[in-house]
Amino acid sequence: MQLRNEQRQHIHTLTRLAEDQMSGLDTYRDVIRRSWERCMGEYHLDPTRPRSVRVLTQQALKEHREPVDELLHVARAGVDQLFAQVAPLGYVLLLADQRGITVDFRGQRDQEADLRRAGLHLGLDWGERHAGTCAVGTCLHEARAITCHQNEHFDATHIDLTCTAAAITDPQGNVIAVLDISALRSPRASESQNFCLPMVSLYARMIEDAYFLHRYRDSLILRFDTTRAFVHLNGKGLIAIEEDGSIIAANGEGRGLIEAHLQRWPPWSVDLLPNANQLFDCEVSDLLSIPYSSEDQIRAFRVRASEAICFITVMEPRGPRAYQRPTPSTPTPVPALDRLASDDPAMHRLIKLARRLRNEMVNVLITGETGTGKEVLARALHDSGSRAEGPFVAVNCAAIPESLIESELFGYLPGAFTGGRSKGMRGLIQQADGGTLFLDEIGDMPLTLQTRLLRVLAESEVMPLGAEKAVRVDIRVITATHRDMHELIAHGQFREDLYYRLNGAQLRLPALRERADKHFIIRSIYGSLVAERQCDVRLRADAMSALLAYAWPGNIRQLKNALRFALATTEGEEITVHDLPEECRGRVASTPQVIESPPQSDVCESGQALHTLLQETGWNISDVARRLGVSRPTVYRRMRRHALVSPNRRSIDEMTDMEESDKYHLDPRSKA
Ligand SMILES: Nc1ncnc2c1ncn2[C@@H]1O[C@H](COP(=O)(O)OP(=O)(O)OP(=O)(O)O)[C@@H](O)[C@H]1O
Repeated sequence: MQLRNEQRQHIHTLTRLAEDQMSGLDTYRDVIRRSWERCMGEYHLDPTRPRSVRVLTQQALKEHREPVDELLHVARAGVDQLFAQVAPLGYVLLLADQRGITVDFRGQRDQEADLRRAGLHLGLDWGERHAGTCAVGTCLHEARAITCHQNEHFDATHIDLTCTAAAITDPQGNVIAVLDISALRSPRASESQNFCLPMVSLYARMIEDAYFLHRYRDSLILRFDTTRAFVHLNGKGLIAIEEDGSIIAANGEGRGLIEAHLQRWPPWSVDLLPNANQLFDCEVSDLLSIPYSSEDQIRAFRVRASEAICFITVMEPRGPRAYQRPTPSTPTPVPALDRLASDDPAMHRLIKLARRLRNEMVNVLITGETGTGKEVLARALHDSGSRAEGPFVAVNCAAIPESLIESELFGYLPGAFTGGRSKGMRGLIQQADGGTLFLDEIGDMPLTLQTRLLRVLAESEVMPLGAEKAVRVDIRVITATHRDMHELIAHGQFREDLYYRLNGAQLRLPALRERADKHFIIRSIYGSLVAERQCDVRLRADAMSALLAYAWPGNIRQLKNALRFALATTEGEEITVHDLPEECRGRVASTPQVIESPPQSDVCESGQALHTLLQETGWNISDVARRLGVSRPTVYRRMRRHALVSPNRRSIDEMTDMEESDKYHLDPRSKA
């Protein structure tokens, strides 16, 4: 065979490798060098003797095609589509079996002779053992997608080719075929092939999934993705299950999920797979009822191993009687609770539990970061339960000065203490008689009062200051905190016995950033603000995208304030991303912002920054709270922590006595 200069040079390079002269070979990728070493060390291929292509007989080709016949049938549409895209660029397409034999081929007729000479045809052997380093053979060996560009090939007769291949696996994860596109000629720079790898990998995955769907067409299949909009269209994960949730098979993405689960919770026997309901932290019935429980037939679930949210749809088995449809159980609507959330797994669970608790005399502790809607939930529990006609009394334990909290909560008789009202006062506990007492920020309740509260709960009686006789009260207590109660107990700041009395059931509100139904929350808050302002302003998609992408450290309160700010300051008929407060705009180029406040975290940490903000706003606490995305009591708490006193007040106590008297209130709906 007459060799060209480049071919001789290539053989020289490989010979140096054979002689262990690695220097000068650094420009070659590891995956290629590893394959060259295999070719010489393991397969004993001689680089100085280029080999002619090996063509199988018709009979041998038939034997190779038979086992993959079903795959070839399913893959046809994908193969044709990919070829239609790459043919105009001069590429041919090969589908090789797990031994590297081309069992399907698409190429240009007018180049048939050249293609055949180069080995680009049906029934040719591209296994690494025979053809040396090449996209098909090396992809099979490494089980990963690969481009083999020109002189990365081992055999000198292949160094004009550029080839990219990706493996196709069966539902058990075994490589069953390789999809490849190759061109006889291409630019020298390997970067010219950068588009090939993602393209071939994408089609390989599409064929793999089509094959999976075909193989398990008689089973229930869960199709999932991390993006709701992609689930029906191109959901990445596929898991075939039995009606009891046991897993039959999964595609690559599904197997990744199962492996992550098994790594976290290793089974006692290696063959044991988790059930689908364990993977997604739900009941099997929740999965089976997806098609009937949501309009778009998709529901959000939490992946147990990663805590990530993923969106799932169920593909039903073919045939009219193959699958017993579950009778959809539609729970009685409880509007006050139902409107708090849409499709979020944690909220689904929370609302399910809240529905059960709403009519029970169980004390409920609501936990969650500040602004997640603890008070809104407490109110919804009250409104949806048998006590809805009774009063709902909300008390913010952090906002009432310590000197007042006792008299405010327990009430007092006339003359019980100097400075009290002459007629005495019915305490807030008594005011809640027949209804619900909501104690917000319970972790801030002084220890002495914890003891008295414990007595009220134990005996259902309250003893006003100065009274000799206790008064019977019928109250349901709901408490809330954003603090770690166990830590407070460990530090002796909260009574353990009181904690267990209050914590008859716990409802944990997720942070807004964790919620899968952010879109719903934004829409519903925006809708109510627009209705409140009686305006007709649209929320444009760029603003919605920025709101969805932002992390919301101040949770729903901060979101509401951001929307309020945008509605108040926009001059147009729609809210764009530029109308949002600067911190929520993401990376969008922004115009200067009217309000310039230090970042919230700085203000949390630094008394100086809080002081500056207070001065800037003329000591307007509501304004400061709005800018920071926190509640007014929180601002007061921080002021007390940093000993910041308004210039109009003489002392911290006086300031809090006067300013804070509006922080405990009978109707929390006014709370912003
Ligand atoms: N599901 C919801 N829909 C509409 N608005 C909500 C919802 N949840 C909370 N909000 C609004 O967010 C703000 C904060 O809610 P809320 O006061 O209940 O939070 P919180 O967790 O009690 O806050 P904090 O920890 O500061 O006491 C309020 O303006 C409330 O109206």
